[in-house]
Amino acid sequence: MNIILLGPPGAGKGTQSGRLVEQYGMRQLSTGDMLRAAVKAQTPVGIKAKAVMDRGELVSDEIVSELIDAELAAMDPATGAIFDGYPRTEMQAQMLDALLTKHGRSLDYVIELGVDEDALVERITGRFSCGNCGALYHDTANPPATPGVCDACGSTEFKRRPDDNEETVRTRMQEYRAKTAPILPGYESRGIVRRVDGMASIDEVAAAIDAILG
Ligand SMILES: Nc1ncnc2c1ncn2[C@@H]1O[C@H](COP(=O)(O)OP(=O)(O)O)[C@@H](O)[C@H]1O
Repeated sequence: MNIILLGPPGAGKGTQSGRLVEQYGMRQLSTGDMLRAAVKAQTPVGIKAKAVMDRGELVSDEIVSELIDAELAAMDPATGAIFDGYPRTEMQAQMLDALLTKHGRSLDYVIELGVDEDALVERITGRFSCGNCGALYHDTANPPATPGVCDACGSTEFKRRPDDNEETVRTRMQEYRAKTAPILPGYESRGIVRRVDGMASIDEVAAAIDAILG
């Protein structure tokens, strides 16, 4: 099973991917995570991408597609892929089709998480993660049970993404509307788009996705 999770920043793609990985042993291919790892490791790609990401703009189609290609090449063909944050442009959608063919895969579903923009800004500016295990939290929606201590691993180190400020979030939303939303009709004509209400609770969204995946 290979699926794309599509939706604006903050729609819950990362949260749902994490759950699908645990529940079904699928593999999350998040270009955002790959780019942040490259920035941290100060690779040539990371150095080039950092300023673009900090502005909330899109990194080049070639760079992200190469990252996806390398991950698919290293994966067991039997393991399902969740594309999270990729493709984000018409060109990336075409490149993904070519990559799937190259790696003997096909696309089962494009799951679109629908959300309200003002809620997204609140979600994103309030979110943070454990610096040790990556568990995701939110200031008001799901803070750690003991303030300052990670529920999952007990670490007391937390971090926020540098691009999770209101100004950058607005740019990321514009990029989504202008460049990413237009890839949906192509998938719609293939009959593989399924819509889920991303404003529902995490568990309700999870149940809706499970129903689609069967
Ligand atoms: N497929 C992609 N194409 C171009 N840029 C990307 C892509 N994936 C991630 N990026 C870059 O990384 C940033 C963070 O992406 P991501 O982690 O998916 O966050 P979000 O969906 O919350 O905006 C984006 O704003 C963009 O600069």
